[in-house]
Amino acid sequence: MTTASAPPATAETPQPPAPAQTPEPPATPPLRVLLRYARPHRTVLLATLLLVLAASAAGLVQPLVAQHVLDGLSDGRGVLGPVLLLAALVVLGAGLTGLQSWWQQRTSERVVRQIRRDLVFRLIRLRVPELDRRPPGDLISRVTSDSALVQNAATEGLVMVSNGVLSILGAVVLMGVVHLGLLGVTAAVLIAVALVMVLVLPRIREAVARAQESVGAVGAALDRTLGAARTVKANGAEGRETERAGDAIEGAYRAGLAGARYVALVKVLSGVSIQAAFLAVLGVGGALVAAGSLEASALIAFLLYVFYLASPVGSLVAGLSMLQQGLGAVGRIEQVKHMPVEDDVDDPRERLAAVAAPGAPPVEFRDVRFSYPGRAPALRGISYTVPGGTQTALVGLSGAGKTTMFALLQRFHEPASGQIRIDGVDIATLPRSEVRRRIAYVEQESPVMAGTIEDNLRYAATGASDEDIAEVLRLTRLDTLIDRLPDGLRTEVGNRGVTLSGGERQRLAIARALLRRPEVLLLDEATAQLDASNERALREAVDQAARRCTVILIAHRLSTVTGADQIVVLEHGLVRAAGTHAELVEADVLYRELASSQMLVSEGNEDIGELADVPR
Ligand SMILES: Nc1ncnc2c1ncn2[C@@H]1O[C@H](COP(=O)(O)OP(=O)(O)OP(=O)(O)O)[C@@H](O)[C@H]1O
Repeated sequence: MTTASAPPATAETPQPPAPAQTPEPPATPPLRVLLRYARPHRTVLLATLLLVLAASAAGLVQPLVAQHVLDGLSDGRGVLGPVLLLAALVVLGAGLTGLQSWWQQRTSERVVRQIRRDLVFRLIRLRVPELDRRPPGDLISRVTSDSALVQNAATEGLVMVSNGVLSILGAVVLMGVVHLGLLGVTAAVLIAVALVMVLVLPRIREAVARAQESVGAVGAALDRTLGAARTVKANGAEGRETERAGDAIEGAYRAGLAGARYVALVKVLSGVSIQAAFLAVLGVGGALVAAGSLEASALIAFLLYVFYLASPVGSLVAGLSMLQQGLGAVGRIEQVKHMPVEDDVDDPRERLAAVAAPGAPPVEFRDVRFSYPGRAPALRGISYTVPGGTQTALVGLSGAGKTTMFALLQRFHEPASGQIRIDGVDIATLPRSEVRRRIAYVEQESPVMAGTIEDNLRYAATGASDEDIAEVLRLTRLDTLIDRLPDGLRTEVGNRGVTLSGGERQRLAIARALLRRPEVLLLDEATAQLDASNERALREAVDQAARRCTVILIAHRLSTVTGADQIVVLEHGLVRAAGTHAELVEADVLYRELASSQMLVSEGNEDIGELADVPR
């Protein structure tokens, strides 16, 4: 059985299911995407950069002032002024560093907040076929894990790179002032090393992208396992599931190690570049001094600058590594931005339980055809009408297309051809929010969400009054259950409502649906056998619902539908027969077989004459 809440890919996206581990390349270059995240914070990031520069300037001045203090002490001069200045510089330097750290962290938190908000906004609106082919755990890891990598790259990484570049430029200017020739030697060494880095840095990005895909696979494996925890335990499959998650964890580990190796290599290169530049300058400069064309003091000054370069080069390299890590994760975030979403689902109307009785419109299927990608047609030209305010039951063997019809009615998928009309209007012409506002849907499996009973009831009718709630509880015979529970409406129902019985879950879902006062109620009856009292309560709840709206019910037990106004018998994606229970027992062989196998027809009726005029 496939539930309509989780159907597969549609005709809209005819591609075969693609593993989420192979993201398509993002349309926008990753660096541009990264800068886009940073852009709204550019003023603060610039201020942060200035603070970094000011703090290092304050640090640079300190040795000079300290020297002044020492000179003053040895000369017996007053040193109060320089000491105060030194103390002020120390406090200023520390204060600027603290301020810079706070601004940077705050900005990075804001960046990740925005990324996560954007992602959640889109993920919740993803089209059903897209949701069906992506493991939820992988999608979740994009919000939790990938966003964190981008967060650091878009703030700290950018500031470090800018700081490194500016400081290197400043040093280069001063080195040029000291000696242009030696600057040329330094530049030649640095450029050679930079070229090697250009080759290595993208490897970091690739390794991070691989690691993040593995992290997504860990999420997907865990989601699969925890989502079916009882099945896993019942089948003693803990070991196999641990292994499955372990493979993904191992993948993340290996990719992480590869990334770490490249980061280490880049660090080695940056250290070596400074040493190499130092030796080259020493060699060339020493020769120049020996030849008398360069002052020894100029060579010493130049060498000091070469050493000074170590810090900004280190900052540049660390910043570039961080940027590469962010760029490795950007792809998976951008991929979500390119997944198709439903852009007509946001309904600004306040969710109140309707006061006036709603209409109960007719629902009509007109020659509806639909295929899941790569599969034989699921619906092969379905036509029938559910008169307004009546109760219609869909019956048929497994796979006949009943759940698919519910999915199309709610526009989870679009028909390949034909029309579905509510109140004479083709639902394809209405926004999804409008279609879904008029319909309430009670799923077969897990129709209840984690939270309290009250949360579940108010889920789609936040403004419902206590009287409204009492009424729907009474209609669904849940009032006695609530009275027995110590916490009443505040009782937690557990993950997917596991603390309630199957029948109670369905009735709670029907109560929630009734509270919304829908025009059309779709009910996928639980297949699990219900005890007699639960089944009676469920049937009464459906009958009550049918007084207020048009009800379409997928029935797995014919006993629940014998009183329906109309029963539609489906077979292989076609309507085979339609009528009341009594008419169908007379006229349709399949229905009669179904009915007799479920002991609704006495043995004596089994050989009712051959089927004559069954619509096909
Ligand atoms: N997600 C999917 N991807 C591909 N084929 C699907 C998908 N869901 C259903 N189908 C196929 O479409 C056909 C109709 O399925 P559907 O779930 O609508 O049947 P059903 O009448 O509701 O069956 P059941 O009574 O067992 O729930 C079946 O052949 C089924 O295998």
